[in-house]
Amino acid sequence: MHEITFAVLGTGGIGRRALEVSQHKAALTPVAACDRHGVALDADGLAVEELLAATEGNIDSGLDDVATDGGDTATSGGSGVKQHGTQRGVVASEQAVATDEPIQAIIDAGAEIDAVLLALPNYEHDFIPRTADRFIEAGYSGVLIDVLKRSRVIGMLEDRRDALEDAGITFICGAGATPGFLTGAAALAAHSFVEVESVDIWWGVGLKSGYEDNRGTVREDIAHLPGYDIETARDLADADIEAIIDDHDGVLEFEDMEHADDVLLERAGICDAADVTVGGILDVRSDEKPTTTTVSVTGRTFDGERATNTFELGDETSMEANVNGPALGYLKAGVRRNRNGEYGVFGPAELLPRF
Ligand SMILES: NC(=O)c1ccc[n+]([C@@H]2O[C@H](COP(=O)([O-])OP(=O)(O)OC[C@H]3O[C@@H](n4cnc5c(N)ncnc54)[C@H](O)[C@@H]3O)[C@@H](O)[C@H]2O)c1
Repeated sequence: MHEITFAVLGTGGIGRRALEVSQHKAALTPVAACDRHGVALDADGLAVEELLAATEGNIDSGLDDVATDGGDTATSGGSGVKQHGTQRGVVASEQAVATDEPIQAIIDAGAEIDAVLLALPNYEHDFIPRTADRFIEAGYSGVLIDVLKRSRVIGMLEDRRDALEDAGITFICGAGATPGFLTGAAALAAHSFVEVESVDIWWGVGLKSGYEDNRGTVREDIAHLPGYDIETARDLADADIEAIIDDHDGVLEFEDMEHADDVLLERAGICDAADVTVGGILDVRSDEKPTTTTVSVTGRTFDGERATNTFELGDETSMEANVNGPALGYLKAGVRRNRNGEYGVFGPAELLPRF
């Protein structure tokens, strides 16, 4: 495959690891990365080690200015920044410059970029769709790929299908672990069957690095707890988040989550969204998974048998590995489609054998 240049929007817990994992994948050159307050651009390829070292223990979670407008401030909420040293986030890298318009800087360099991975927090459901609008309006034609979680956002992207097609953009949505990797696993497992009864996704994540290094992930997961939603979770102070974690002794359990695996499997014709359930356990104080991540697909074969196919992740595999390996794999699949002139919106299950 020809070399692929790509950008990462958001260099938090996920985005930093995307840059790192890309060094282990063939044909991927990161040429741009930004966070809330800075951007690094180099058409010849970023020096990933320097950028990772500069942002180690120094993630700018962009939480200091609360979202009110449609611009780059849209993912803010809360109050904290994890900072060691005088510069916070990407700006601490010698390759970066400070800017209030980091996403715009990457849009402006779009002609040099084959694919853009959106590893941004989603404290507003339409933030990713609105970011897509900005790329469309600027005449970008390449791949956009996100690792968003919520089912309702897929419809917002679907509403933009025509505009994405006209622009020549291939948008890959929900391409992290769940949705993403596990949606793809379910889609493959379904192929034993002519009729799928249920898909049950049960995930376990151990995050010893805790809330500080994974602010977007943990805050958005808290929005799934009873009594919370994305608005209330967005407005929690960091101390409130720490208190919720303390109340649960570091272990948060989730049931019936709004994860887009459901609509993505329905879009691919595998089952009804209502037949998909997602839940899991997050341990913020241990790297060991509190439970094994398992996908169970129950269905009926053409010759009348009823069975359950299961797919398990090794307990040693980290959340970062299971988000970024698939995300970069789907990114490459997206670039192949884009170069073949296939534009529009694609979910992970649509990039596999069709049901
Ligand atoms: N699908 C999955 O399996 C999966 C798994 C884990 C995380 N995620 C998602 O990944 C996303 C990122 O999570 P995280 O833990 O890395 O978050 P984080 O808070 O650690 O990092 C977010 C990054 O985005 C940057 N940012 C925020 N607003 C910005 C803006 N307006 N412009 C430019 N940069 C901006 C921040 O500066 C920071 O670098 C979350 O939405 C999370 O839900 C998905």
